[in-house]
Amino acid sequence: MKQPLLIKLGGAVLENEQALSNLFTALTTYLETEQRPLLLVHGGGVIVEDVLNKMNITSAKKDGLRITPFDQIGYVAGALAGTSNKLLMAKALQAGLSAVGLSLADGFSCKVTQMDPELGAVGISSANNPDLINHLLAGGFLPVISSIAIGDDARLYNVNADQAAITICELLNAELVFLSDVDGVWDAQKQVIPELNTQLADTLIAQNVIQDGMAVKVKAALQAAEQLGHVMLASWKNPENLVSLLAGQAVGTKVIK
Ligand SMILES: Nc1ncnc2c1ncn2[C@@H]1O[C@H](COP(=O)(O)OP(=O)(O)O)[C@@H](O)[C@H]1O
Ligand SMILES: CC(=O)N[C@@H](CCC(=O)OP(=O)(O)O)C(=O)O
Repeated sequence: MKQPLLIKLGGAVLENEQALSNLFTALTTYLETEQRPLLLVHGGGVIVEDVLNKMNITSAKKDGLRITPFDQIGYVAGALAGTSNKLLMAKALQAGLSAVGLSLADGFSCKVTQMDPELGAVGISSANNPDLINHLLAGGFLPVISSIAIGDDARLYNVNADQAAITICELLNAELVFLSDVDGVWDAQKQVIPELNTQLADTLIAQNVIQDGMAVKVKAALQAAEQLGHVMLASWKNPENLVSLLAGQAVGTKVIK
């Protein structure tokens, strides 16, 4: 089997019907020419916000990670493993892709432990058993994976979707592309940085030029680049760029170790 391609989709795409359709059209075309195993790991922070707002719950983040009290995990799991996952499934199926909706727990794919008691039901995931996902890929299915996990304590955990993506990437040794709502990582002048290494990333994070969710994403990308050599970060707003991006052309930000 060829090296799988893992695309991590930021949740904001779920609020952009046209971008989502364009993305799945581009992916279908890519798969027709490349015939390569493909899987998606997705976020859905915007859907979580929406659900919590409707419940009159104000949600806070610490260092880009959502503080998730255990009595809110049901809403968060519903928003991520439910609504977000099924909205993406719907688009994938509509595009003719044989999608299968999963979470990190299915088939014991990933393990999770509590990250920090202050964050509540926030988990840190680790790779465990690739068999289920490999079976699906070998069968020509498209796994669509949410970042909800189940701990050894049988509790549900909310894992940041960028961190979930690198765990799945480690599990399968997949090539990794992060697609977000921005065209790459910006410098202080909001220009896309073509190539980002650990040293530059540390400096820009310390200067708050890279912050919030992007700081979490860049740290995850650097961790994955340790194993993979590089990780690409681009926008889901230009899915037609995906082919050039995968061919190594200058699109978005290339994160190297
Ligand atoms: N230096 C930066 N470059 C680009 N985006 C940044 C930067 N610092 C902070 N951001 C913010 O990070 C957001 C992307 O992170 P996040 O919302 O977590 O994405 P996703 O939902 O795709 O995982 C951007 O929309 C932007 O507002
Ligand atoms: C712990 C934590 O922060 N979990 C995230 C999971 C979803 C996510 O990461 O979504 P995006 O990729 O769309 O940002 C959250 O609750 O928002």
